[in-house]
Parts: sequence; C-alpha cells; structure tokens
Amino acid sequence: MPDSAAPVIRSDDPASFPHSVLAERHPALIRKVQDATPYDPQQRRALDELLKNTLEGVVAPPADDAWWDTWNVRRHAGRSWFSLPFLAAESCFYRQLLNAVGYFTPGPWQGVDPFRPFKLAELDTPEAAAELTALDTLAEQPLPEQLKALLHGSLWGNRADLGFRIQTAEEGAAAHSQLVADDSELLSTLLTDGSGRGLLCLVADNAGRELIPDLLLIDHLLAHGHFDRAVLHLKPYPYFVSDATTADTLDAVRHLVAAKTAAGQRLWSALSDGRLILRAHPFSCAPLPYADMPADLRDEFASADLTLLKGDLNYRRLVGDRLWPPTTPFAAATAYFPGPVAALRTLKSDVIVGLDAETEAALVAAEGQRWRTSGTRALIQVRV
Ligand SMILES: O=P(O)(O)OC[C@@]1(O)O[C@H](CO)[C@@H](O)[C@@H]1O
Repeated sequence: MPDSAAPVIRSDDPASFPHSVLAERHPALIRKVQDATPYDPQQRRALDELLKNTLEGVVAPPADDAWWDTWNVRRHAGRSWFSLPFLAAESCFYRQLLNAVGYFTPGPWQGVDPFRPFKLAELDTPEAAAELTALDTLAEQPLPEQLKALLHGSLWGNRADLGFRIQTAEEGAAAHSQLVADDSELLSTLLTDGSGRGLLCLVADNAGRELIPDLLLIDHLLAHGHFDRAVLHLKPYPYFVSDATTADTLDAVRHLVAAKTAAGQRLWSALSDGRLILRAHPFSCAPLPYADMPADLRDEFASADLTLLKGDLNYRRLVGDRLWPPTTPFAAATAYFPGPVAALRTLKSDVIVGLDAETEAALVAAEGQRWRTSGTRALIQVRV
C-alpha cells in the first residue's frame, strides 16, 4: 500500500458525503424497507429503534451475533455511528437492519431479503426490457464491438438507477467521455488474449440491472472461448441495499431465460455443468479492505487469470477507503492483490486513485469535488 498515512474516510464532518449517507440515506432506506414489506409490529418497532439509534444513539451490537467478533467491530460498541470509519459504519448499519427484520433469527422471517422487492422491480422496467431486445442487434456486431458494448454495459450498469443503456452508439460515446481513467484496451486484451484455458473471477456488486450485464459479459467470454471457467463472487446475504446474492443471481438467470435470450440458456447450462461457479465468501460482507482478506480467498484470486471487481464498494475495499492523493498509482494501491486485477466502477464515494494530474485538475476546476460522488463519472483500471 502507498502512503498509509492517508486519512481513513469518516462520517463525522456534517458537510461530507459520508455524513449525508448516515444522516439521510440510511433513515430513508429504513422507511422504504418498512413500506415494501408487511412486517409485523415487532419488526416495525425494531426498525424504528434502529432509525433513532443510528441518528442519536451509539452502536449497540447484539451479544449473540458473532459477526461483530469475526470482523473485530464489537470494539465500536458505545460509540456514535458518526465517529466510526465510514466503511465500518455502513457495514454495521446493514447488519443491524438485517437483525431488526429477523433475517438471521430461526423462524418465519429467516432468510427473507428486505431489499428483494427493489431488486425484482429493477428487472421489470422498460429500460431493462429494451436492453434485452438490444441483444439481438448486438449479436450482429463484430466480436470486438460486442465486447466493448458489454464492458460498458457492465460498467454503467453500476449506476443502473440513473438509467444508462448499453444499446446505442451515442450512449457509448457519452460514457466514454465520462471516464476519468480508461484502461479498457488493456482490459480487452487481457480478456481475449487467446489462452482459452483461463479462469475469470468476477466480484459482483449490485443485483438487478447491474447483474444482468455482468452475466451477459461472463456469457460472452465463456461462449467465445476466452475463458474456460468463471467464478462469480456474490454476497452470502443482503448487504448495501442491492448487492447481489445467490438468490438474485438465480432471479437474473431465470429472467434471461424467460425473455428467451440465448445467453440465458447458455448461462443456465454453464451453471449446471460447472463452467460458471457461484461463491459467497463471508469476507464479502466484511467491513475490511481486500488487503486483509483471509488466505483461502487470497488463494482463490491467485488462481484466477484475471479478477474483475465491480462497483464502488468493491473499489473502496480494493484500494482502501482512504483519502489517497488521487494521483496515487492504481498499481501501487493494488500491489498486494494476488494476481491481475481490474476495476469497473462508477464514482459514488470519495475514494479515488490512478488519475493523472491533468485529469484531476480539470475535474476540480469544473466541479470542485462533486465528481467523486455524483455517479456521473466512471473508471476502468487494470493492474497486470
Ligand atoms: O458498490 P456500489 O453499489 O457501486 O455503491 C455503493 C455505495 O456507493 O453506496 C454507498 C452510499 O449510499 C456508498 O458508500 C457505497 O460505496
């Protein structure tokens, strides 16, 4: 890791983006969760208490929830939520939200995903339908163009709620102009360099309209013989609102099959014959950077020819959730990672590395620091 003195991103400054996530987004999310499911009075009360607790109270881990010990976050007990590192505060919030609705408690609500209504709704939008229709047109394009479109679909799917589409050339061009770092040529080469025997790890981010293009990308790479196998890393349980789980992946594949896409059938077969493997490592829901990953996960990434990490949260964990100088080289920030690694991310939080000085200066001159969190910019970064 470079300059480990770079400050950890925290939530205590009321003018900061992390503060607004804790003070505004989390309460709004609790309300949405309460509205989306007919929870019983006890669950509603627990959610109300969590809302009040996150704004005015202190972190109070349940005595019997081992997650807090596994990832060494029980030490935050008794502190204001706003005083925690941002990553820890968010991670603990999602754990408490699941506890409030009884997600881990044996009984009728065990394993019921509070975010599933939102994830399913995303699959049913006209935009999602248009993307699937566009697949037929895409299949007529030369293979390099197909790969480019699928990479951009996967990249911008990361801000699915902002309505990005993969199917038109204009949108592709608009996307290109928003990239603050673009290693897409190197990435395309790594994805297609013809070894044909490799293993791809894709570390997924969101379900719904992000996971669909991720799956289409995997399908393309398997179908055209660029990789023998792909491992899709998912969350073992709901996390950060829309993060993809196994259930969400099955929903997405079923959706592609129901829409009668060839990719849907191929993905179904790839899952069935072991060319597409699902993993849900407990570390995927840990409030820790990948630099601290356990040995078995490290071995898994080490065995891959390329690991592709999707989204903002994975990026924060990949480079460390700190206020690095933006010109810190991506290769230095990821030097610890066991094997070639790439990030596809729309910018939705303060952390950033790998910019050249001119790009950073132009962004700051145009919009101060807003580009870091607005979700209108993106990056493709690679370290071989
Ligand atoms: O990983 P994703 O889905 O791209 O983004 C998740 C995320 O942007 O949402 C939070 C804000 O609500 C951020 O802290 C976090 O990084």
